[in-house]
Amino acid sequence: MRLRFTKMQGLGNDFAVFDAISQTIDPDPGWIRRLADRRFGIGCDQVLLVEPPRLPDTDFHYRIFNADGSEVEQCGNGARCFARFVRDQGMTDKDAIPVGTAAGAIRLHLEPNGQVRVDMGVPILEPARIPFVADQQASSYALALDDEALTIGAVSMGNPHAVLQVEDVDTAPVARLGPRIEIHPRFPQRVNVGFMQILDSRHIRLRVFERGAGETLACGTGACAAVVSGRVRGRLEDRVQVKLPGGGLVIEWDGPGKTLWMTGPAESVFHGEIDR
Ligand SMILES: N[C@@H](CCC[C@H](N)C(=O)O)C(=O)O
Repeated sequence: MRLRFTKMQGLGNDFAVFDAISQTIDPDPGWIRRLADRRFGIGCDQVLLVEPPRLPDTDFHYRIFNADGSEVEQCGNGARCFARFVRDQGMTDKDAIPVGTAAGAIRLHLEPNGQVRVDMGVPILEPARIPFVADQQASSYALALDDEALTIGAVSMGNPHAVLQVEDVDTAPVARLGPRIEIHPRFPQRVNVGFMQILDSRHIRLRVFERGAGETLACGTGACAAVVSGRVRGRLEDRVQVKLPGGGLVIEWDGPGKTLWMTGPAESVFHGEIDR
């Protein structure tokens, strides 16, 4: 069987995107790992599937798989690529597209300037819902890692994030701490790990070690979680520019209980077919 796909990227976070409405796709973890492999497959951080709607008042269902084969709840850069894909493939003519994910419904807006603006929903701060093991909700938590004592923020954007504040992202210990925090027992579903440098109350720099994919050039939900963490600690304002290694995002959030907006680019790189 031969399957059509589009290779896409949002700030260098790259995806293999499949129309699973006109094609029959059984996404078993071994197949996802082979697709994501940068030498033996297409090569990507995540695989995205466009499926028929499952939730009321949505037009599509959006499934996300990390390069390690695990299925996850949410992906911000992927959401923007999803919007561009369904429009470019003629699967919708709408500018505002309601989409279901494993974490609930989100709304994708194609802007006249080519950017995609996404209503990412209300960030989750309650530890049990992240999930994160803690006695009570706080704006920051002490996390013991072997002989190191770290301070983290914990946020879910549908998927779990730990956020560490660092002096300089260029020298942050992403490769050393990322994989160890990812599997910390206080995050029972593993966690994405963000390293945030606050430049001023409206500008941050960020690197993210992603659960199931390693460090990527950008993580959309990671950018959202970093801004939420910085804002609940009183360090950031309601509109923040986030500079990631692959480029910039704008995050807007009015505070706890409010929906969060993410705006940024999404591009197709090439179209192809792959044998299954
Ligand atoms: N790159 C993504 C997030 C993808 C999923 C993440 N690795 C997880 O396991 O939750 C983004 O742009 O948000």
